[in-house]
Amino acid sequence: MGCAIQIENLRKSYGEHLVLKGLNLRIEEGEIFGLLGINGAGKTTAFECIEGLRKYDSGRITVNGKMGIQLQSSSLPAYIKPQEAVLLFANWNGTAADPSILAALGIHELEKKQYRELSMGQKRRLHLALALVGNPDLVFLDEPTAGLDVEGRISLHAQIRLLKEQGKTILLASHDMAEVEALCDRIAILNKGNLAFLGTVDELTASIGRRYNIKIITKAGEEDYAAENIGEAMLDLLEGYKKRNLTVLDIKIDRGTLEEHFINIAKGE
Ligand SMILES: Nc1ncnc2c1ncn2[C@@H]1O[C@H](COP(=O)(O)OP(=O)(O)OP(=O)(O)O)[C@@H](O)[C@H]1O
Repeated sequence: MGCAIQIENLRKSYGEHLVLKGLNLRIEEGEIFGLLGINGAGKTTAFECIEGLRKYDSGRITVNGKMGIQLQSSSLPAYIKPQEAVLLFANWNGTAADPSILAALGIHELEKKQYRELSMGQKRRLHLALALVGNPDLVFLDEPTAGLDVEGRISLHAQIRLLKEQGKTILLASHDMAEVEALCDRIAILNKGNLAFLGTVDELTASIGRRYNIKIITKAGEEDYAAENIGEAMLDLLEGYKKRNLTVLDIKIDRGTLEEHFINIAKGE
């Protein structure tokens, strides 16, 4: 596997505000790489520096391959039809739009509509299609499923997996851990301009250990507990309730979400 993107010591500030404090990252060809961080962590800034859309103070960025970019928010003329937009972008790229991409994204179904009439999900699908028109090697997706309903997210996730199968490298900026867990081979978490974590989702989980949240309901009310070892914890808890002569009416157990762990790392706690 070759290197798709190499970032060395990237620094970027807006006036006095230093947003990226010497970022180092290597993204491999063919992987889905997630860049995570809370609002304002610098994900979009990092993307824009890599994409060549934003000047940076110092450092070095090497990109191997052609880029296709879906910006966090973008707009098209209100009256343009999806097919026309695709043709326009294909012309700019000097390529013919790949009909299989358009079919997979359902762009043909939208042929009678104008841009202003599209739903949020339809707009996102169209913007993804436009990012793919030039047949890029690297695809940048900045919060691609923000604001989409469950069906829209599932369908867009399937498209993103398909792009990986086609051998493309995908960079995804997100603060949605569930999305990242479902899609990404590796993730980086940005915190205050530095890398707080770099590795796979499994490594992230293993590094923190997953806790169980336990809620026990009795006539006297509800009590919450947290435990690493669910078996031992349940035996102890039930023994305790028995001793207190309290009848357990219900037990709810869930695993501490990756989201909670992510927030702890992303906020540096
Ligand atoms: N054009 C700009 N001028 C000045 N400050 C900016 C500019 N763009 C971003 N910033 C600031 O830089 C920091 C990082 O912003 P950025 O948009 O890169 O974060 P992000 O991680 O993508 O956030 P979000 O999840 O909200 O999209 C924020 O504090 C933001 O206010």
